[in-house]
Amino acid sequence: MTEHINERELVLEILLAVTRDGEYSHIALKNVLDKYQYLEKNSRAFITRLSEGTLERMIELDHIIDQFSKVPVRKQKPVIRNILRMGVYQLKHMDTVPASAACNEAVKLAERKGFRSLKGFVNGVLRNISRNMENIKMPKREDGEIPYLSVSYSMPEWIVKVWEKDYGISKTEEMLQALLSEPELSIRVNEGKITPGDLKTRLETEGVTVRQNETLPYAFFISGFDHLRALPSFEEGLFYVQDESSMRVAELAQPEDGDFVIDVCAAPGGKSIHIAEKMHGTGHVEARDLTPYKVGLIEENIRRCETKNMSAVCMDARIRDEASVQKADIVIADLPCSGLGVIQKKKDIKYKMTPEKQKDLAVLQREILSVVHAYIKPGGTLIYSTCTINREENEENVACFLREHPEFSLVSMEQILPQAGRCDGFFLAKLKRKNEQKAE
Ligand SMILES: C[S@@+](CC[C@H](N)C(=O)[O-])C[C@H]1O[C@@H](n2cnc3c(N)ncnc32)[C@H](O)[C@@H]1O
Repeated sequence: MTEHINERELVLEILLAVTRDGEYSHIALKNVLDKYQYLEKNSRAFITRLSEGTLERMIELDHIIDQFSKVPVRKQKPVIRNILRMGVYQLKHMDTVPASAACNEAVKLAERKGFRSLKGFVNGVLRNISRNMENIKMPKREDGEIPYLSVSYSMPEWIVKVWEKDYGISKTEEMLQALLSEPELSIRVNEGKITPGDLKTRLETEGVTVRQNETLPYAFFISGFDHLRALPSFEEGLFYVQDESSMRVAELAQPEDGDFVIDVCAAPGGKSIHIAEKMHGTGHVEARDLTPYKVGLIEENIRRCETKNMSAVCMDARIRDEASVQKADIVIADLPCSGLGVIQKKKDIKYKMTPEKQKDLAVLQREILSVVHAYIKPGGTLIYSTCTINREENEENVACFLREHPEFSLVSMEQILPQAGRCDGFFLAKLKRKNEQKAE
């Protein structure tokens, strides 16, 4: 049938793409799984678990390797440090893998990758760790909460510090725990095409395990299938993969039939499609994004879900669009953000974000809000949302906007913290433009 595929070699490919070449982890994993679609379900599960787990626990793994290696992780060659990381992950976190297999396969992989001379080094470090698993020194809480939490939960110290300042130590630790738990795949029923009951039956006939979301009647958690694109119900657009917290945007916006809605940063389009569905095929949602590629993603979803009352437009949200001034009943500003609420799904975000990038994003968010609020009619609604949990990008931006725009009032504001396995960390604010109005 096919050539023999070495699963660990594919994991190494993913780790190098992410840590050396700057690829996003979910994309690197998807690329490999798409390329080797014919792999058995258990091989795909092994590749997913080992690559995601290694990325997720990288700070802890590096801390362990540094105790047993003369060459610190940061000075090792990328191939070697990633072989060691995945080796230690198997030793520490995968009970189903015998220690001998984790060590032997790492050594063979180093040789296959052209590092014959480092076989002994890889072997020595991993076997030493394996023998001393019970004696590994971890930072002690009493020596400092921040380094303790950072290593124990593999979260960069600067993020732990920001959360500690915003939420205190005990909430921060709860968050860190939740972000390491296994996420469930959440879906929203395309009610324009099928009822929740019929979709449940349909999915079950396709071999999928379906669990009702307790708060939203049109949402389920699904599991037990191999890959999404192989499900006919997905290809037919009967559902959309979307987190519960993202579904709250349309719930909060409360669109009415016939409304005109502008979503200024819409790709790949999940929230726009949900709002269009809630308007029962009436009115219109204009879903904008910055690049033709992103607009293409929205168009693909419009086609798959057969959404009639929606269009995708290429537009830079930082540039004022005169034609839209005071035209929209609702503006959705689900803006680019540091994404720290979705670390459970995008394992590498925490390493790629920096305090400087986060500050730049907060400035960009304020810039976009200062432009797009003008599109809202008197009495109309602005929804500002992010998938992050930093006050600077969330509450502080809302406060700044309200100071600069007294013609708006705050209806509600909610910071959703990531709760184990249920939903992403997310922020939503609803603002209303007052009815009496000066010209813009
Ligand atoms: C958080 S995502 C939006 C997710 C989307 N609302 C959904 O539910 O599928 C932010 C989006 O903002 C877009 N973006 C970034 N800068 C932009 C700009 N200046 N103008 C318009 N869109 C922009 C990004 O391309 C990205 O797709």
